[in-house]
Amino acid sequence: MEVRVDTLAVARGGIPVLEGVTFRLQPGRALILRGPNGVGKTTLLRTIAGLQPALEGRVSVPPESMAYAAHADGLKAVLTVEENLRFWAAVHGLRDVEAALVAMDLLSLRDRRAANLSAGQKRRLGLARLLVTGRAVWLLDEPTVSLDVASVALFGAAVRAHLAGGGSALMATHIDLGLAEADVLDLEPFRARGRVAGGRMGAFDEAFQ
Ligand SMILES: Nc1ncnc2c1ncn2[C@@H]1O[C@H](COP(=O)(O)OP(=O)(O)OP(=O)(O)O)[C@@H](O)[C@H]1O
Repeated sequence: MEVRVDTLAVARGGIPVLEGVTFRLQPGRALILRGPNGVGKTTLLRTIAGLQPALEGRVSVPPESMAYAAHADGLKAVLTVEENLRFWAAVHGLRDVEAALVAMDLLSLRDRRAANLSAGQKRRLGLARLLVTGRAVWLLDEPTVSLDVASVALFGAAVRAHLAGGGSALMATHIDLGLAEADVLDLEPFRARGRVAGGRMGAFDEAFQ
């Protein structure tokens, strides 16, 4: 499924952050969002994921075709590693969690509660969650935070396998995952100028803090 984003304008806290964002992302490709801290990478990903409304423009892909890995890992602390994955697999109508456990090197941790994982292990589990969604378009916000070098390589391999299977990935990352299939989109030219968004948008944003 091709992702088409056209003249998208996004806001945070009622203030426009980016405008005119337009790109295409083909199956089998990755697009890396670049730009300094605060330029609006997270805001753009949240908007494309359908977690907040756009000020203008459109996204061609329905939210149910996308899997979003945010800063938080979204884990259930009292469930084990395997139970967490089984929960998410069930939500998405899938059964097999073994491949995800193997891909993110979680086999030896499968019976440990998520609460008792290290930060990097939690992140590995949070990313393994992507693999049990069966969704084509991955949206990744700084996916490699807390990961050591070996885990970054594992995750890079998981993304490559996803792309090879016809999926795509849109990601904000400062780390080079070594993806030959990746293009880069610099957000600097899309910085919004002036204009304050309506009150409704501001109130909506606050509800999501
Ligand atoms: N809760 C909030 N309320 C108001 N403004 C916010 C809020 N969170 C972030 N912002 C502002 O929105 C802008 C975009 O933030 P965003 O998190 O999308 O940037 P980013 O490019 O992802 O940054 P980073 O690289 O630091 O993660 C920033 O200028 C930031 O200060």
